[in-house]
Amino acid sequence: MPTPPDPPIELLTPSEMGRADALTIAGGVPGYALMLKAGQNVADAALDLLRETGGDKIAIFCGPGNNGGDGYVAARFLREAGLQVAVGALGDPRFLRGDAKQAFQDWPGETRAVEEIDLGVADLVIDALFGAGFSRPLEGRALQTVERINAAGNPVLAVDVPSGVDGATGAMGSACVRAKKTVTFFRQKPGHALLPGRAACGDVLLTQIGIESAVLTDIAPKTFLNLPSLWREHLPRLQIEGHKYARGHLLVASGPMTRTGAARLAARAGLRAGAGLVTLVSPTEALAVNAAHLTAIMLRAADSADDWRDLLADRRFSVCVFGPAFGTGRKTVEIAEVLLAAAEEDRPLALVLDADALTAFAPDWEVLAQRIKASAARVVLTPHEGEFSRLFSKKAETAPPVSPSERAPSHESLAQPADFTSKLDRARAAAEAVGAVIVLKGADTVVASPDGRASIAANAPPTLATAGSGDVLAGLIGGLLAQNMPSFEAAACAVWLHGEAGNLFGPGLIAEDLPDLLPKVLAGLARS
Ligand SMILES: NC(=O)C1=CN([C@@H]2O[C@H](COP(=O)(O)OP(=O)(O)OC[C@H]3O[C@@H](n4cnc5c(N)ncnc54)[C@H](O)[C@@H]3O)[C@@H](O)[C@H]2O)[C@@H](O)CC1
Ligand SMILES: [K+]
Repeated sequence: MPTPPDPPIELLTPSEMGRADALTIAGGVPGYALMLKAGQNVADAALDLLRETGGDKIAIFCGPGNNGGDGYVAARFLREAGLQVAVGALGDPRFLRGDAKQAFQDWPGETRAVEEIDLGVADLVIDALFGAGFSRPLEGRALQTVERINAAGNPVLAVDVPSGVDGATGAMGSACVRAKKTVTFFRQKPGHALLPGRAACGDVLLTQIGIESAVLTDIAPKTFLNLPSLWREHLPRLQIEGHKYARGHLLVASGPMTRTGAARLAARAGLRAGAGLVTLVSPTEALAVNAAHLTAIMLRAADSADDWRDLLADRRFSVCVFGPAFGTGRKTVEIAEVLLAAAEEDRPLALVLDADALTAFAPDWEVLAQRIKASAARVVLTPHEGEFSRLFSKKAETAPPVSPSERAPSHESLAQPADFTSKLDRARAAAEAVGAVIVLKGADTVVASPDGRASIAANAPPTLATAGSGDVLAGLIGGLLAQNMPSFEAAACAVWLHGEAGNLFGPGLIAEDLPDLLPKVLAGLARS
């Protein structure tokens, strides 16, 4: 069976969405026509949900802006469809303006205060309190209403975004509605893909309301869902007349005797991703351990920065994954500097700096940035939140924004980074400041390019949070870079492949399983 095509991948911030709206209205479509279609789509989604759960009583909570307007329109359609609809307004609806005012006036039923809505009898709740215009943490009546909806536990359909979630960042302040489903319009927002917003949305249903895709030419969005249509056209293609050197020669640096596994995981992933040749570069003391575990992967010895300089004199080595379990001492910085210096105009070299290679520079990210900017190498950095915090903890004029809570990462801050600077913004700022592609890992991995583009992945299962999983990802990126895939696309593609491999395996996954799932994932990709 053919795989369905990707949904639209552009993610629009609320202000970009406002422009899409304004451009459409300027083109002759009345704003109220957009709202009518949005409300109709909400009503349709509500009817679908009720078919699943049963019942005919709907409580609709309408806020003071156009999100509330969508709620009044949906209320009218649902009442016309024969359902029992109770509408609660937050704020006096007589103060509504514009299209929302019109929608309220066209609602023929009664409107009560939110506190008067009996949730005990509702089969479905529609949350039309705040959408794209949500601008500050909930408090007072708004907060109480959201808490009451969550405590009641009815299935909730959210309009545009669950109230309390910031559509631009996925952050929530004091609280947010927990929805079963979220109906949104024209294009998704970053807040639908970034945590914790994504988790609050439930299933996201993207619907169309009469805004033409042509408005995107004007808006030029730079944030995308990480789906194959983002990078498919850059996927390496095997040539019949090709030889293995055409698919690149990937080096992976091994740690000392007791820490060699990470590099072997990365090396195997690189080979599975399609690198023509892979060589593990091992300290002499660990050669025997590595040799005992390797077959298709070759092995070379290097102990010092000078050894690495000699090794890199062979210009066929085109990519290096450096850092996993390597150690964080001075030698790590020296070798990273040798790698960065080895690239020249006529000697292309791509580097994936991961794990200890990042920590070794911390907190002097500016030193790393200088070396990268002076280098001809293509560079991808793959920090998880803890590594990112360590590397960028030092304040500087041009420092990427890192929140105080991240400077001393705790278990909580790793699980849920501070919300006042979004993961998207931090990855973007870091990519620009360092001049490298940044892969900020997690359940909503962001890949950011120095040119401003960014992708957000939503396909990673929680089983990927397992020892060695990041090493596999670094190897996948290396394998794709070896085949000359552009850096941003290679990193995004690797993140997606990694997620899909995790999904394919299911429970009980360990990192060793991931590389060997690649053939199946790649075959599925070729069919889609
Ligand atoms: N293309 C578009 O932009 C369309 C937008 N539509 C709807 O319009 C919505 C956006 O409408 P608005 O821009 O009016 O914004 P909202 O309706 O999301 O909210 C704005 C109102 O909420 C208040 N507010 C924001 N945060 C608050 C908080 N924490 N506590 C208390 N009050 C708060 C603001 O002061 C303002 O009165 C979208 O989410 C969508 O549902 C649709 O009608 C169709 C087309
Ligand atoms: K909402």
